[in-house]
Amino acid sequence: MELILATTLNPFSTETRCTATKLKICRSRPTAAATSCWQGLNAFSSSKTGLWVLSGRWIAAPGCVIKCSVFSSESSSFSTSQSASLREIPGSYGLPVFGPLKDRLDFFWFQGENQFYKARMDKYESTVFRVNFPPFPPGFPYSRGVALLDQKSYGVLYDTSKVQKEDMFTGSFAPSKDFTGGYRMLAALDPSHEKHTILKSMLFELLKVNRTRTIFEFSKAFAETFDAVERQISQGKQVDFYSSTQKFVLDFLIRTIVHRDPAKPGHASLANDGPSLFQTWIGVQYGGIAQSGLPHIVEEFALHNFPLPFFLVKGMYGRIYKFFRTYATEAIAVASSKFGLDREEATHNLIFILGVNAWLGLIRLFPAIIYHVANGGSELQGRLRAEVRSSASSTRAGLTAEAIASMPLIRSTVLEVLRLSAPAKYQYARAKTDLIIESHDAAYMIKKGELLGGCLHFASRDPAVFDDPETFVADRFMGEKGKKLLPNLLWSNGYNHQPATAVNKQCGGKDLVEHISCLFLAELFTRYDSFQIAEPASIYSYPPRIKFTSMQKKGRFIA
Ligand code: HEM
Ligand SMILES: CC/C=C\C[C@@H](/C=C/C=C\CCCCCCCC(=O)O)OO
Repeated sequence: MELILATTLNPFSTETRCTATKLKICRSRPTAAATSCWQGLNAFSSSKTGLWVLSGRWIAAPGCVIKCSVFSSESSSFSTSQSASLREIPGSYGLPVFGPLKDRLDFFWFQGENQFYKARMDKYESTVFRVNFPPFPPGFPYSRGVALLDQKSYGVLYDTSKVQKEDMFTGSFAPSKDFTGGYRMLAALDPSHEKHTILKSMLFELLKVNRTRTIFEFSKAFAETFDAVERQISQGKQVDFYSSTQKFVLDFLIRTIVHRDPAKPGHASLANDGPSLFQTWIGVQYGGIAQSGLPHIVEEFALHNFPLPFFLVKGMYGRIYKFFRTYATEAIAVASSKFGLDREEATHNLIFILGVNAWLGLIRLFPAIIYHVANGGSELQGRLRAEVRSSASSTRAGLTAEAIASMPLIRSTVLEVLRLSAPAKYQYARAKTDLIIESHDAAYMIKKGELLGGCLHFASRDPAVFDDPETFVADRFMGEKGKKLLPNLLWSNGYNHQPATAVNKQCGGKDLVEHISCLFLAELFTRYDSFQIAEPASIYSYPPRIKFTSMQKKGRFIA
């Protein structure tokens, strides 16, 4: 008997309680027009109430309609009618060697990453399709999988009861552990792994014990950065903000968590080499998918062909490690004494959390904030300025956490940037078992072990969810209407209305990111009335092209 799986009535729970009005067990394949439905293999009914409890999956003929009121295990009730339609996953991996090679040329040369997925979504008329993901051959293993480009199918990536996340940080290719002291990092651990819970709890503790430093260190690094920006502008220069952001963010993160200025003289000092040391260590480690800023042909042959060996950056990483091992004594002591972590493992994880998880995300986010706010022109900048100055003055204590929390337009603007320009564009996972995923208009069967890859550029622009999805709307996340959209904001590898925890894979810095991004805008409009950037600007190129040309300080024009 061919098993036809239609849909899991309530994909958010493994048990669906359903008072079904129309259920029949079919012993043979129903006719195409049949309205009879096959029920889940594990279904049973309670004769008293006629309540059908389905654990597992419905089995229904295509076109079958199951009408029932469904009580999810979250005890919310809703009425639904499921028109079960199971679709073959469209798309192709192409011929061996030639298929992935063609996709590599499309992805890195002829189409670019966004058009690569858009072209296939249009061709297959589906937001779910088979594709070769990067990195590509010859030196990287085949990365065949299923792309998820809509809000509905994306959720499976977060359901670690259905998917596994070990070594999924960047998809099918995981760099050698040589780059991280021989350890698998937190971000590469499945949440079922005990070490995942320990390391994530360590991070939460470090953020908690250092929370009183956050605003001070951020504001200090902000002031240093924009003093330098103003100096350069007054010399008639345009200021590349992506470049100045790198030192700004690294100084903030390391001063806050390590309690040491990276450039402070000392035998283990990073001097002013921090950004370049981290960029090189990361770029070599993730070369297969890296954007390096090197000439394209050089990047293709030097980085995208084969995984590069750790020895190329051993000396650089050695400097980073020595700095953390020498100066991050309090953080390492917390990891060791409170969480029983080996000091070596804690140090390598601390480097990765601050250098990859935190730094790499923030140095992409802040330029994106500047880009979108600059494009909002004087109208948006005027509204943001008014909100910041009225909130800060009302607390009289300046930019406190309470003042920041009372700036709804600032927060909505940050969330809208995170929607349109999510710095971590891709999330990957592998199916733990055969499972059903659903897009807005069909259900698909995923076989155990298959790679799933979500692309936020499209899921965050899902027209089924967002009005005017391509447009930057600073107010989008304000008020009750904006609150209802939070579950559709996916930048942190989870739903924005839900917290990161030690047992899920949601970004461990989620709250910090939103807080300091609001603080960034608040500092900006406390210090300046407005600012301008050079045209053409771009955040989709690498490096992002965001150059300050002029700033208007309170009553003073800097140009
Ligand atoms: C704009 C900045 C950031 C963005 C866009 C971002 C986004 C993400 C995403 C998408 C993931 C999931 C990766 C995956 O498993 O597929 C993640 C994981 C993680 N992030 Fe962030 N993040 C940012 C900043 C930070 C900061 C500031 C910290 C720490 C202070 C941080 C710590 C982590 C950690 C530890 C993980 C791994 C979580 C786990 O495996 O359970 N991130 N982040
Ligand atoms: C781009 C990093 C954004 C946020 C950091 C976040 C999650 C990241 C997930 C994958 C990024 C993998 C690193 C890719 C490096 C590419 C090298 C380059 O192009 O510079 O964790 O918080």
